[in-house]
Amino acid sequence: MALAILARRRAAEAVARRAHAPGAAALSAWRAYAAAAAAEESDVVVVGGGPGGYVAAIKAAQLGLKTTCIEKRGTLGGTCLNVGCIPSKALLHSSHMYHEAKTSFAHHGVKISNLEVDLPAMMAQKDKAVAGLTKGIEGLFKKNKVTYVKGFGKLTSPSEVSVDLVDGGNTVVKGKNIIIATGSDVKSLPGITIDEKKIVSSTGALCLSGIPKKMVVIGAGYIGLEMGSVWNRLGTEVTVVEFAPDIVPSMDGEIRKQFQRMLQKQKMKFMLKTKVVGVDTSGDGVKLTLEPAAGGEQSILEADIVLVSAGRTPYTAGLGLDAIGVEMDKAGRILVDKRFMTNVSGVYAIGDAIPGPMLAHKAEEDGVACVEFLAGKEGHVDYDLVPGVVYTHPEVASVGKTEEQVKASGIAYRVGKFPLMANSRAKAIDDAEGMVKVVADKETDKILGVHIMAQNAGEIIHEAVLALQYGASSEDVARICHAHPTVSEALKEACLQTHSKAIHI
Ligand SMILES: Cc1cc2nc3c(=O)[nH]c(=O)nc-3n(C[C@H](O)[C@H](O)[C@H](O)COP(=O)(O)OP(=O)(O)OC[C@H]3O[C@@H](n4cnc5c(N)ncnc54)[C@H](O)[C@@H]3O)c2cc1C
Ligand SMILES: NC(=O)c1ccc[n+]([C@@H]2O[C@H](COP(=O)([O-])OP(=O)(O)OC[C@H]3O[C@@H](n4cnc5c(N)ncnc54)[C@H](O)[C@@H]3O)[C@@H](O)[C@H]2O)c1
Repeated sequence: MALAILARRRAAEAVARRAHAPGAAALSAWRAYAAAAAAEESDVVVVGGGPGGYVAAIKAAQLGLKTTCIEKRGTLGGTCLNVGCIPSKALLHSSHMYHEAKTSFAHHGVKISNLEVDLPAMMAQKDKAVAGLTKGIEGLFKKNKVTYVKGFGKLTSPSEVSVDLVDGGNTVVKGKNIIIATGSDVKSLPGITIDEKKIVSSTGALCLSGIPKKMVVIGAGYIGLEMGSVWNRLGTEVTVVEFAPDIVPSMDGEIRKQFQRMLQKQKMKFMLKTKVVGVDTSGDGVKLTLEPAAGGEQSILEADIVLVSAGRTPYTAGLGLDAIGVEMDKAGRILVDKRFMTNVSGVYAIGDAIPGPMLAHKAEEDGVACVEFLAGKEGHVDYDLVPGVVYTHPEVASVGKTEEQVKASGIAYRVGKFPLMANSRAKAIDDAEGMVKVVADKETDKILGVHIMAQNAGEIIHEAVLALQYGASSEDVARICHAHPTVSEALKEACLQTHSKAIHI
C-alpha cells in the first residue's frame, strides 16, 4: 500500500516537474501532485510558510519527520521575506546610499553631479532580492524533501487540514501533528480604512509608485521609524504621530531619547502623546484630525500618504480554530504551553500567532524548538534574550533588560557607557553618532542588558547576546581582545566603564 502511494507520488512529481507549459497541463499536474501528497499522512503538517513555518518544516524534515508545509501566498518566506524584513531592508539600504551620496560623500572627497533617484530601479532591486530568496526556500524544501502545498489551509479536525489550492480545487492534508504558523497581519485603527493607495500599511509603503511630498506615519514603532526613514531619505516630509509619550516604548529610555534626537536631525518630525481621531480622504490628499492623547484641542494635519504602523495582530482568520476548540487570548493570540502545544492535543502554534515579540528570528527559534519537542527531543527558546534591532541609521539594537527594567526590579546595578565619538573606527569613517550602554549587576557584575546605537549595531549586538547567554560579567567582555579599529571596541570600552575604567574616555 505504502509503495503504491510512493509510486503515485513519484509519478505526480515527475508530471509536475515536466509540466513547464503554462495552463491546463501544468495546473492538473500540480493538482495531481497536491492530491498525491495529501493522500499520505505526514508526521508534521505546517500551516504557513513564513520564518516560523518554513524553518519548522525544514527542521522537522532534517529530524526525519515526514513533513508538509501549506502556504496560501504562492511564495514561501511569509511576511518577513515577501512584505517585511527583506524588502524593507533593501529599501533602507538603497535610500541610505542615496542619502549618503547627497549629504556625506562630499566630506569624503567624492563629488557627484546630477544625483537623482530612479525609484523604479530601486523597487526592482528590492523585488529581485525578494524573488531570489523565496525561490531559495523552495530549493531548500526540495533538498530536505518537504512537501509544499500552495493553498489556504483550514483545520477540519486536529489531524486534517482542508486546503483550497492556489490553482483551484481542494485537497485534504492529513498529519499526526499540525503546527499553526500563520503569522500576523496589520492592525487597523478605528475609523481608518487602509486602501493601500492613500492610506497604506507597510505593504503599500514598500511599493509606492512615486516619492510623496508629505507622509504622516501613525505609530513610532519599528515599522513607522524604518519606513518613515526610507521615504524621509528620499525627500518626503515625514511626520510621525505617536500615541505614547515616547518613540519605541520598549527601548532603553536614554538610548531612545538620543535616537529621537538623531531622527529629528535627519528632518523627521514627531508629534508624541497625540492621537488621530479622524481621516478625510475626499480631496486629493488626506486630512487627519489630531487630538492630544489626553484629550483637548483638535488640529488638522495634511498628507499625500498616511502609513498606518500601529502594531500587528495574529492572523487566524478562516483557520477553523473555533470549530476544533483551540484557545486564544483577548488579543487573538493562540495560547500554547512550554512545548508549543495548544489545548488541543497534536495541534501546535509558533511565531507571530502566539504571544511574544513579533520578530522573524523569534518565530524561527519557536519553529525549531517546537519540532524538537515533537521529535522527542528537548527544545529551548530564551525569550529574555531575543535581540531587537531597528534598522535605521544609525541602527539601534538591544538585548536583555533596559535600565528602567533593572531599576524597577530593585537589583543594584552599574551602568557603563561609551560614546561612538571616542571610537576610532567610527571617527575614521565619519559615522560616530551613537553609543554603547551596558547595564550590569552591581554585586556579581553579570551583564543584564546591552543597548547599542551605531551604524552596524544589528551585527555588534550578537557579541552581547552570547555574553548574556553564557552569563558573562562585564569584566569578562572587557578582558576579551577586540580587533582594532572596530566599532565593536566600543562594547569592550562600555564594559570597562561599568567600573569607570574605560581607556579612551
Ligand atoms: C514591514 C515589516 C518589516 C519587518 N522587519 C523585520 C525585521 O527586520 N526583523 C524581524 O525580526 N522581523 C521583522 N518583521 C516582523 C516579521 O516579519 C515577523 O515577525 C515574521 O514574519 C513572523 O513570522 P511567522 O512565520 O510567524 O509569520 P509570517 O511571516 O506572517 O508567515 C505566515 C505565513 O502564513 C501564511 N498563512 C496564513 N494563514 C494561512 C492559511 N490559513 N493557510 C496557508 N497559509 C497561511 C501567510 O500567507 C504567511 O506567508 C517585519 C514585519 C514587517 C511587516
Ligand atoms: N526591525 C525589526 O525587527 C522590525 C521591523 C518592522 C516590524 N517589526 C515587527 O513588526 C511588528 C509591528 O510593527 P509596528 O511598528 O506596526 O508596531 P510596534 O508595536 O513596533 O509599534 C507600534 C507603535 O504604534 C503606537 N500606536 C498604537 N496605537 C496608536 C494610535 N492609535 N495612534 C498612534 N500611535 C499608536 C504604539 O504606541 C507603538 O509605538 C512589531 O511588533 C515589530 O516587532 C520588526
